[in-house]
Amino acid sequence: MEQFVIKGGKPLYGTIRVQGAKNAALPILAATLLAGGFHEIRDVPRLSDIDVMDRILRALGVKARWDGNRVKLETSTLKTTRIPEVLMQQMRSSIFLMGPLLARTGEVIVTRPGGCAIGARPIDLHLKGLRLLGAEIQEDHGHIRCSAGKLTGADIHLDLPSVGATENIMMAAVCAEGETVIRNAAREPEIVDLQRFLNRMGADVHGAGTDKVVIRGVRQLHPVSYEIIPDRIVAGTLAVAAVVTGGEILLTHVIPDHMQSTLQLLERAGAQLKSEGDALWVRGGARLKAVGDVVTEPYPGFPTDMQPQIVVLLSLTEGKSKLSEKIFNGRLKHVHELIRMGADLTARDNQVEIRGVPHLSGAVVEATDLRAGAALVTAGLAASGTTHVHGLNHIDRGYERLDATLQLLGGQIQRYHGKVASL
Ligand SMILES: CC(=O)N[C@H]1[C@@H](OP(=O)(O)OP(=O)(O)OC[C@H]2O[C@@H](n3ccc(=O)[nH]c3=O)[C@H](O)[C@@H]2O)O[C@H](CO)[C@@H](O)[C@@H]1O
Ligand SMILES: C=C(OP(=O)(O)O)C(=O)O
Repeated sequence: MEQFVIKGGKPLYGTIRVQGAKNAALPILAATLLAGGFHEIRDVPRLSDIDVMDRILRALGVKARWDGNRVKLETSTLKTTRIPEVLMQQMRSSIFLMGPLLARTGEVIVTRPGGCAIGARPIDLHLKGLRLLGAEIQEDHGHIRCSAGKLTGADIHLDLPSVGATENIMMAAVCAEGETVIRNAAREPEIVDLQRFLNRMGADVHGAGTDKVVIRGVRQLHPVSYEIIPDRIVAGTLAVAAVVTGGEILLTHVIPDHMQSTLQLLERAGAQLKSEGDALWVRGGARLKAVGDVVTEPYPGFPTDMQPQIVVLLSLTEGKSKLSEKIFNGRLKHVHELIRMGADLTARDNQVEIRGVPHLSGAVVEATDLRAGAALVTAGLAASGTTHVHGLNHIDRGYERLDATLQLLGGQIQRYHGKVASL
């Protein structure tokens, strides 16, 4: 089993170009299936979730050729609409194949998707949207068969603003007959990126970024060359790491506008920030201040994907804060691990009470999900002594060579296979 060994207490300094966004790349790679031909997608982060998407596309018959962060996909060779169960269960984003395959071929066979253990993650809204577009859905022994002779535009109200359901319905509806309206749609920047990608392919979608997305069905789409937006959560994670270590970093290839709620929170805690164009300068410094209540919300509110990292930062402030996780009902597993590192936290009913401490200390900890892992690495960088972070498979889902990135900033972090001599 792999682990990170981190010698903490060293401020991060330097410049990093932020990777492309996982949560934009995954639906866009799935959406390439909508048009047969040669696509080129650039700035795709090399992550294990992207590898799974690559394996699914290949299993469907797509030919993929990688060159660094660029992939060329030949999608006219599609040969099946059944996604292998073993791949389906490796990540949540396998569900993104449903909309495009249904739109292109009129059929898709999947199982329920896997993903990090951060709470119940049903797919009822995805299925509701596809049914309203005219799909017939049968579930039998865990297999979901979705078919439609013809998809027809519909008025779809989402009971809650699900990012994935908004995207899946957008992809299913681009070639449906007539107009589809998604109401109470999620507004995340990655949905705007998907809209831009679909429109480049010849679709007619507008409203992404608001709570009403309108899709007018078109007859045909064509393949394109496209660049993925920067990852606002990776940028936020690195910003928090700089602040808690008392360092100073420059992030390039960021869209600060996508990070407003995170940046406001960092400023309230006492970090110094400056943004210009696609660059963001971040400096930690004097003792950080508590910020009161933080609540995770759909965009543009404070993102759940930054919640564990912010718990680390708030653990190191002077005073008390309270964090409420409102998106997922099981996303506080890092709290127990942070307590082992000396944080003074009490978790109950998806809420954490945080009493700031002057410092954390190294411990052996386990990443139970992607952002919990990022938070533990961040804590390890700030802590005195040595931290061992296990469960790197979760971290590798979302961060492209996180150890190498942090080393470039002067972080003392090494990846080891197998056992390592004790602290
Ligand atoms: C690949 C990707 O983009 N992942 C992001 C996406 O996940 P994902 O798209 O899975 O998250 P959703 O926005 O769908 O989930 C939000 C809430 O809606 C619930 N829900 C969702 C779908 C459904 O059919 N029924 C239902 O009840 C979920 O359980 C959750 O409580 O948005 C999340 C919320 O910002 C982020 O944490 C993930 O990083
Ligand atoms: C929960 C996350 O991703 P996914 O939806 O892919 O599980 C995340 O990126 O933090």
